[in-house]
Parts: sequence; structure tokens; C-alpha cells
Amino acid sequence: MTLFTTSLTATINQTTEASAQAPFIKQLSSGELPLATFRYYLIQDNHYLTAFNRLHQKIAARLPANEAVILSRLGEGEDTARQRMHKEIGLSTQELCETPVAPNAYSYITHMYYQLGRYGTAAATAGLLPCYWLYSELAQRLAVKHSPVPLYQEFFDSYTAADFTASTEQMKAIVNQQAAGVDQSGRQLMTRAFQISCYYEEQFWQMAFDQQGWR
Ligand SMILES: Cc1ncc(CO)c(N)n1
Repeated sequence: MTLFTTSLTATINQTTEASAQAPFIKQLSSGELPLATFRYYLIQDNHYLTAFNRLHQKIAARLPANEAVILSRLGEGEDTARQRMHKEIGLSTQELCETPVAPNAYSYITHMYYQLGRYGTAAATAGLLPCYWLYSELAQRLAVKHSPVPLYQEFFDSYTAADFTASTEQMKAIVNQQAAGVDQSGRQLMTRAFQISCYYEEQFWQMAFDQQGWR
């Protein structure tokens, strides 16, 4: 039987293609992106990653012990790299916490929690996967182009690092295990959760580029 994640390849490829064309990513690799824009991205992504990590822990609590350990560890994956970047640009914990979450980040976070509450663990794990898979694909594609801004290159490098690639493979394995445990309609729900997350991933770049606010 072909792996469930193989059926998601076309969607992730489309999202990768669209992301590579997004002005935020283009300017990040050319070095033209204003630092204030990247700073805004890091603030919003910190909101996202905090919620994302909590969701990993919530889902892990419902999984068999061996998968739970893996998922729980995955949730904490990006903390160290991000803390270093925050320090480099003088982003304080206070500023990170006090800046309100922007509409698209809010919608993405809400979507992921909704999937767990409404459809359960299989759909929720599928909703987490684009986060890993997209950044791995994108970083691999952009790794050859060196951004003249060291901080921006550091961002790309953190996602081509072997441990992030390994995390993507572990997450795919968990999603495939979940897919094997549900019926065809359950797999359709998983596909939908994955597609919606891809939609919000794509919008995340434009949200950052526009420094989107509520009004
Ligand atoms: C929005 C978003 N998606 C994916 C990743 C990669 O983990 C990230 N840091 N932020």
C-alpha cells in the first residue's frame, strides 16, 4: 500500500512553489527584506510556535507511549534556534508576549486546535505536518542561494539542518501510522486538515510582509 503522505505530495509541492514566489521569501533570500519585517515575522511565529508546541503536548497525551515521546520532543524542536535569533535582534520576552497575535496567525492556530477538538488526533496530526514539510522543502530549495544577511541565512540553515529533516520524517511516520488506524473518510478528514494548514502556511508569508494587523 502506498504511504498516506505520498498522496499529499502534490499539495505540499504547490505550497512550496507558491512560498518560493512570495515576496517575503524572495526578499529574505536576496537580503532586501527590511529587518522590521523579519522582526514582525519572528514575533508572530513565536505566537504560532508556542501554540504549536502546546498542541503537540495535547495530542501526545492521546497517543500510544512510543509515539507520544516522539511527538512531545518534536514540539520543543525549534526553541533553541529561535531564542538565539531573538537575542541577536534584541527581541525581549516582554515584546514577544505583549504584541497581539495577527489575524492569519490566529486563524492558523485556531484551525489546528479545531481539528483536534472536532475531528480528533488523526486529523490534528495531519494539520501539524505542513509546518515541518514545507519548511524542509523550502530550505532545501533555497539552501544553495546564500542570503547576504547572515541572520536570514541562519534562518534557512536552521531548516536544512539534519535534525529538522529528521523531525519531518518522524512527523510523516506518525501521520502515516494515524492514517493506517482510520477508515477512508477519516483519511479524507486528514487530507482536508493538511490542505487547510497549507493554505495558512502560504498566507503566513504575506501576513508578515504586510505586517498585518486587526484594523
Ligand atoms: C508558520 C510556521 N510554519 C512552519 C514553521 C516551521 O516549524 C514555522 N516556524 N512557522
